[in-house]
Amino acid sequence: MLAEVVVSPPYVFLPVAKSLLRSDIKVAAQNCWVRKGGAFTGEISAEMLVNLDIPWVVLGHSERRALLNESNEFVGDKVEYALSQGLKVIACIGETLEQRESGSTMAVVAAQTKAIADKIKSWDNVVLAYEPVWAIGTGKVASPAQAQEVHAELRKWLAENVSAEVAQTTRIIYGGSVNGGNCKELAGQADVDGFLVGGASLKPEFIDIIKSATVKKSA
Ligand SMILES: O=C(CO)COP(=O)(O)O
Repeated sequence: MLAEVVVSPPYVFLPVAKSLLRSDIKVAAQNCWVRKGGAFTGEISAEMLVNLDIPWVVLGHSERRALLNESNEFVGDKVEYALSQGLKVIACIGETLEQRESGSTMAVVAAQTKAIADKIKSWDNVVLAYEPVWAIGTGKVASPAQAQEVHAELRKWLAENVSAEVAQTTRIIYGGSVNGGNCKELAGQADVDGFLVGGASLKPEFIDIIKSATVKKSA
């Protein structure tokens, strides 16, 4: 199976990235406004992205949750509106180190996922990105077992709270210090369906990460 590759530069580089990339490699915005566009100076609406023929948007990145105080409900609203405009969404969830150490990882990611599930009717155009905050840009990647454990729990959550079909078909990708060296083992985990890559996407090893998507699953 070929990997689907989506590149998500800052807004201002979207048109140039789109014009330079092969047509089978799509682009994603890193955010968009929560509702219909209007007098929201400085915000980029879902409609604007659609007008520019940008098919994907990343929503709920941990930096936006933490630094811009985006709540679970706000992220859910954003996902709902972006989908309603025809965008495909990479919805990010993940726990902080403090939350992991206190044993609340699953409660945190389930609440983040529920806030999205409560708002949307279809998961067809949603990719769920599990990004433990402690692993983003830190060089501390989740172990394959840690990633698999959360991905499997998320799939179970989807099966129990949305539907068995959605659980089976929704891609759950992992993000946080993925690189050319650790991607194969992570990709081999049964419930890891791909990656959200930061730093390593700017390096030649991004090719190895893309290729790892074809790794045979261990289960
Ligand atoms: O969150 C990420 C991308 O937005 C992950 O970043 P890193 O791969 O650099 O850890």
